[in-house]
Amino acid sequence: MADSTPWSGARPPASRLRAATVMLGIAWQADRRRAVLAFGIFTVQALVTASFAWWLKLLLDGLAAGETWRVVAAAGAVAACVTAGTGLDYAGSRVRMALNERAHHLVERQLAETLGRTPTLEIHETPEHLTQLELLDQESWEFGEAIPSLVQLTNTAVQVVVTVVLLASVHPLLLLLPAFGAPMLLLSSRINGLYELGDELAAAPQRRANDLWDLATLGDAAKEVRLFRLAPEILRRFHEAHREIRATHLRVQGRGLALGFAVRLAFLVGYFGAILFVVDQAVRGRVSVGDVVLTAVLAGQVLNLVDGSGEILQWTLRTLTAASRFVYLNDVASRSRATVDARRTVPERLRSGIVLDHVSYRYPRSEADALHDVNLTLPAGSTVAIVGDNGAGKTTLVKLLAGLYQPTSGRIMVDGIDLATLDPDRWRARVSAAFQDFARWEFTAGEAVGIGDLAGVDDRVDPERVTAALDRAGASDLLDTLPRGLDTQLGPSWPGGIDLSGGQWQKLAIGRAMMRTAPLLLLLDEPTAALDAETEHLLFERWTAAAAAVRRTTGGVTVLVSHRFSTVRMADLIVVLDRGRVVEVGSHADLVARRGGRYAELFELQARSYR
Ligand SMILES: Nc1ncnc2c1ncn2[C@@H]1O[C@H](COP(=O)(O)OP(=O)(O)OP(=O)(O)O)[C@@H](O)[C@H]1O
Repeated sequence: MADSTPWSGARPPASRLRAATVMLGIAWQADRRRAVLAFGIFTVQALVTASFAWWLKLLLDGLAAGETWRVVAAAGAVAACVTAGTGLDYAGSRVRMALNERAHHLVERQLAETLGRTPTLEIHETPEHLTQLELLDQESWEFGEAIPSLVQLTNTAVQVVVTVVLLASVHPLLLLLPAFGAPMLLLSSRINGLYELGDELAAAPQRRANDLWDLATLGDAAKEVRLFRLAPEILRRFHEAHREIRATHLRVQGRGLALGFAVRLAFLVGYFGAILFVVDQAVRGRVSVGDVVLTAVLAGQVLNLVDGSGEILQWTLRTLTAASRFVYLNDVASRSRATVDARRTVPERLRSGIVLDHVSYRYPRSEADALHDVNLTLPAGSTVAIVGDNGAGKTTLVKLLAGLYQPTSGRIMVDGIDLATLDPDRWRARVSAAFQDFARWEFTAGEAVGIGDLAGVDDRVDPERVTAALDRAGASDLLDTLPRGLDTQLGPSWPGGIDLSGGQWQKLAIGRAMMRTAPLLLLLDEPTAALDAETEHLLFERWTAAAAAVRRTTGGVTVLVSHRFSTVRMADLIVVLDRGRVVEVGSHADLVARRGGRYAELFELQARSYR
């Protein structure tokens, strides 16, 4: 659980002042007209509420004095207050809802942009960042509360002043009444801190519960859940996670509840004390009946005000915390671009190649390097195969080359330029990749391939380029099996959508990687694992032949990760990784000839199993 508690609930992840500015900016940007309307409505509402008790007192005093004109005027004002109060309440809640919805959508859009702008996978793989992201996801609708909260906070202050003046007009001692509410206000931030702490401590079991819910309800794991009869086990773990969430909330927030109850009790003592005092004054003939009613109504309002202010303060603080998470994630996104040097440009073509210079990489919170002191040269125009046991660091190396991670130490040089200084978007525009754990884009088949290179075609998919990419991927046969060709909707959960086999999905992923015809770097990280060895061999042969001419002009490097030596042996250079270190580098012939070498051993093992 420790991994989900990067800071105590009392300290937000980014400064509250910055968060407040950002939050107000978003709420204002989301809907200016409603923001102004909310300000007007809540201000008038505060004035109406504050003056109600005064009109009531005038009404009663007028009745006691038998002054008809005063009674009629005051009764009219009381009726107007009640009518306006109801109307403003309704209008206020509508405006608030609309404002909330718009601000919520704007925050979600900006958050998605922030994540999309983050070049590395750091946000998704660092528990601290993940916790912020998940909590913000739950809290993003609170941004809409920014303007109403601020307006209400100001209006509450106005209302407090009016109430204090009116109370003092009855008897100065009544000014003690608001003092009984002070503990409630003072402790509200502490109580709020306890609620936030509860949310954060419960973030890890909450994530577990969400994962289990997905496993139990989504199609991804449906086969295994049924086959291994895992439903009861998932349910048991789900219950356990929820028990942990409840216990955490109870443990932390229980203290908040007790505190809240105690401060309310303290206020009630003051409330009844004030009523008894003013009734006593009336019995002695020192104040009027109107004053007694004025005090009773005002005392009730003070409770509402204190309670309301505490609540608004709490909401404002919660909203501020949500905003500070937003600022924090934006900072993480900006930090991951901190090394970029705008003056550097990605070379048009590679002349010397890509050099890894003492590169090490350690995953966040990991205790060992996934890659350690890697020194490698990937010559321009070459095809390089990376081999090694499971967990050797092959995918990590591929992700580093794609710029999805930044080396913990060392540098990756692209024709002598440090990759960390290149604009990640520009570098990505010249990189193409297909991964083993590719995404299944449930778009039309044409879109699922075409998104591999939207640039230059006005973000629209060009059927001719898609067909050519599928041809390069050796996946043209797939088109014949799709009922509406490239227009076929993928994904059985969509109307008219169809599902594909694992191999067919994989062919689309390779097609996507083939959309860019002249990348400086093509990364193929076991993209053919779902295909048979022969198809993989043919595919690689076809790609190598098709790309040879292009590579001669662009100097592009192809990096292939595969466990199949029939494919690997075609590469110009083979890199053998073992537990994060490069242990051998050379051509197939060189490495096989090395007696006792790791490659020779692995090759012999696989060859034997085919004999
Ligand atoms: N996101 C991650 N967080 C922490 N550790 C990770 C992460 N991804 C991989 N690792 C660790 O880094 C090491 C290298 O993993 P990597 O995926 O690069 O291996 P690989 O050679 O590609 O393995 P495989 O052949 O099974 O795909 C492994 O010890 C793995 O446990």
